[in-house]
Amino acid sequence: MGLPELPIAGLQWIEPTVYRDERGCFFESFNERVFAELVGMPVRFVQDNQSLSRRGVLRGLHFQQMRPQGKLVRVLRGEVFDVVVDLRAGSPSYGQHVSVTMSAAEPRQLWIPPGFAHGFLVLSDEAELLYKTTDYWDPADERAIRWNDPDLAIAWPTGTEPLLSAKDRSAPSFAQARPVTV
Ligand SMILES: Cc1cn([C@H]2C[C@H](O)[C@@H](COP(=O)(O)OP(=O)(O)O[C@H]3O[C@H](C)C(=O)[C@H](O)[C@H]3O)O2)c(=O)[nH]c1=O
Repeated sequence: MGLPELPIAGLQWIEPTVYRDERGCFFESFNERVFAELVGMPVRFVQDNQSLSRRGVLRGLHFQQMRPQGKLVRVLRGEVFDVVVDLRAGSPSYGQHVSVTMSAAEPRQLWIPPGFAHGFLVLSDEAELLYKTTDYWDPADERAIRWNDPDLAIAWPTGTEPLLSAKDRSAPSFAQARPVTV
């Protein structure tokens, strides 16, 4: 079965080669040269983030306005419903989103170029994410969009209210977001 569609320009799956033997498996989880060839340009990562969340947690939708972060996302444990929203100034897909399920069972990684809002909902008992970013976190530059914004109409696979941070519970609407210059 092929990889899930990523119908917004710039988004890309990075799929490492997995070497399996009787001991288990090995794969290069990141190789700068391979990554640059796949995305067609050199990319410098300056920060690794790791988060552990339990079932029903929804983190997001977050982005940075003046120092947008590209993110290379992978799931170390569990399964998540991952969502990105195109906020790039001038993008023909501005305001459109892509949602994909990602799990530790499939070691593919999602490259999200700068200019997207990002969030995920945990589908397993626990989920651990590790993602590299192309710029530093700047709390003064952080912005959020509420997860259930009607204009975005993201079909989160959750029947109940997700577990949100106070920040995310009071996040602004998509209409209040400003395009991100990248
Ligand atoms: C993002 C970040 C946070 N923090 C501190 C700030 C808080 O004291 C604590 C938790 O932060 P927050 O609740 O914003 O964490 P998440 O809700 O997981 O935020 C992330 O959620 C979505 C999915 C993302 O893609 C972003 O990387 C990021 O915004 O870590 C740091 O020290 N460095 C950081 O880079």
